[in-house]
Amino acid sequence: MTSGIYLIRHCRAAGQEPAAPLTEEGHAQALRLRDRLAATPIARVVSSPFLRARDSAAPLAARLGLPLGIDERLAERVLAADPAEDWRDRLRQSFADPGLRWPGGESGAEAMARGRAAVDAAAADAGGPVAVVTHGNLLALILHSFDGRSGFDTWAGLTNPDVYRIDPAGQVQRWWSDEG
Ligand SMILES: O=C(O)[C@H](O)COP(=O)(O)O
Repeated sequence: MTSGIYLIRHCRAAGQEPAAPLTEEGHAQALRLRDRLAATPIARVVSSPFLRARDSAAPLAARLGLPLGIDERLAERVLAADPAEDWRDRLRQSFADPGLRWPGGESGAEAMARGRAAVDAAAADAGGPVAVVTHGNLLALILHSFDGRSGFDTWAGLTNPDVYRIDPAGQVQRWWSDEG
C-alpha cells in the first residue's frame, strides 16, 4: 500500500543524451512544477540520473527540504543501439509486443520491470506520497504496469513536463501538464 505516487516526465530539454540540460523554458517549468507539487505532502523525491530529470526534480526537493534520491533504474529505455529512422514505428511495435528487443536495446517488458521496481522502492516506507522523475518511454511503460490501458497512445500524448498520479489503489490519472 502506498500513499500515492506522482510520476513525472522531466521538463523541456535541449537533447536526449544523459548530459543534455534543460532549456531556459525547462528551468522555468521546473519552478512551476515545484510550486504545483510543493502543496502536496511529498515525503520522498527520486529521479533518473539524467541531468534533465535531476534538474527537473531538484527545485522541488530543495523546497521540501528533502534529499534528491537518484535511481539508475529510472534512466530512459534504450530502444536499440542504432538510432533508427523508424524508431517511432519500433516504439509502437514494442508496446504491442513487450518481448520485442532490438540489438543493443531493452525490451518493453525488461524496461517496465526495472522502472516499476524503482517506483516500488521509492514508495516503500516513504510515509507519504512520493515524486518520481523519469522519461517518456519509461513513464508510459511504468503506467502500463499499473494500468494496462496505457500504451503507445499515452506515450504519444505526453508533454514536457507531465505528471501522472497513481493513487493508493493503483488507479492512474493525469494530474498536471505544463503546456505553457
Ligand atoms: O520516449 C521518448 O520520448 C524518448 O525516449 C525521450 O524521452 P525523454 O525526452 O522523456 O527523455
